[in-house]
Amino acid sequence: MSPRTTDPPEHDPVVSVSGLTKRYTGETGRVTAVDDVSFGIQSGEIVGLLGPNGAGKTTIVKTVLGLITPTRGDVSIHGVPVHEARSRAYNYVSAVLEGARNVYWRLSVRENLAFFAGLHGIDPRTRVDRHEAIIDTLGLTGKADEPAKNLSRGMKQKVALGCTLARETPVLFLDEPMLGLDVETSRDLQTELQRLAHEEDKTIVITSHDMDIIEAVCDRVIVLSDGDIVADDSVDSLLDVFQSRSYRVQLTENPPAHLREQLDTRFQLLDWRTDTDSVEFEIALAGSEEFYECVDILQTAEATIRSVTEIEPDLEDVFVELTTAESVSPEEAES
Ligand SMILES: Nc1ncnc2c1ncn2[C@@H]1O[C@H](COP(=O)(O)OP(=O)(O)OP(=O)(O)O)[C@@H](O)[C@H]1O
Repeated sequence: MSPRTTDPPEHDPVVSVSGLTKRYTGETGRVTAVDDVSFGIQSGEIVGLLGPNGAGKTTIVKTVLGLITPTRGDVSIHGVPVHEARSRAYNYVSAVLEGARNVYWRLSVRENLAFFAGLHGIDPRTRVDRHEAIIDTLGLTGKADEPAKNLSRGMKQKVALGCTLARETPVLFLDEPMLGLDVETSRDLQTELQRLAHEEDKTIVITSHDMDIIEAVCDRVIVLSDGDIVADDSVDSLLDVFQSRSYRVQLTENPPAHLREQLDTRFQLLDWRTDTDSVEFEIALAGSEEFYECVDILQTAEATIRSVTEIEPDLEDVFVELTTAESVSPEEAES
């Protein structure tokens, strides 16, 4: 587990979601978008909210931000119940949501940051260095005095992020924050988000479909599927749980024809490639017993093994396992 998720109970979560349910009535009847979901996020955590399309991520984020009224359940930010005291809760949270690029077109980049800091009761004259650092991190130094309306789409997105950072709220919700950013800016922003969380104790929730970014930036991930949480753990633990479940096996000669079918019937054969005089396949094996059984089958078939390599999973593999119908739960995978 991440050290942040094992904080003692007296450390109340900064974001607290309890028994959250949201049902929509659509054209095709009632849809349960979020089904009795609970989680808490501690100060200084960076949490990735993941799930396939329609899993309920946007509904959760918008409900936590008070933009959607839940059917049932409670949400609080910094102890303030969002749906009873929305404007008070807004003192603690900023968000950059998809499509919402709330910057002032006529103001320059610098003026936008100063303006949004001022809106939040911060005297921008006391934050000049900080704003310059944000502008630098976002790669906007050369455009700092340019009106936002003259910037490219990606740059406008950066300004929106900059304005959010300038508000200096303890909690940030960022929807696909790296989408459309060039590689260098994306890396700088990832480093900055980690610094904000780990040095300034900001709490950051990121939704993204980009697993590499989530794996690189987040301490913890909450994986949703069909409105339910299917995993909530540190990135490291999730990778550990799914460790060594797949192997790449090379055979030096073509084995008997029945071997492929035999392996496919008994195990989960992920890939099979035949060359003129060799075969390479990938296979999922749950635990050492299955591993030895597979080796036995190969030996009985008189296949000559050239190599067996464990395939290191990445977060994307874990995500696919967790959110596909035949998936194995983390508990099952651990056993
Ligand atoms: N306003 C609405 N009316 C009816 N159904 C809705 C509404 N908004 C969302 N839904 C449904 O609720 C479910 C969850 O949607 P939601 O937008 O929260 O998913 P998501 O995880 O954010 O998906 P995506 O990754 O595609 O953005 C989906 O089945 C969706 O069709």
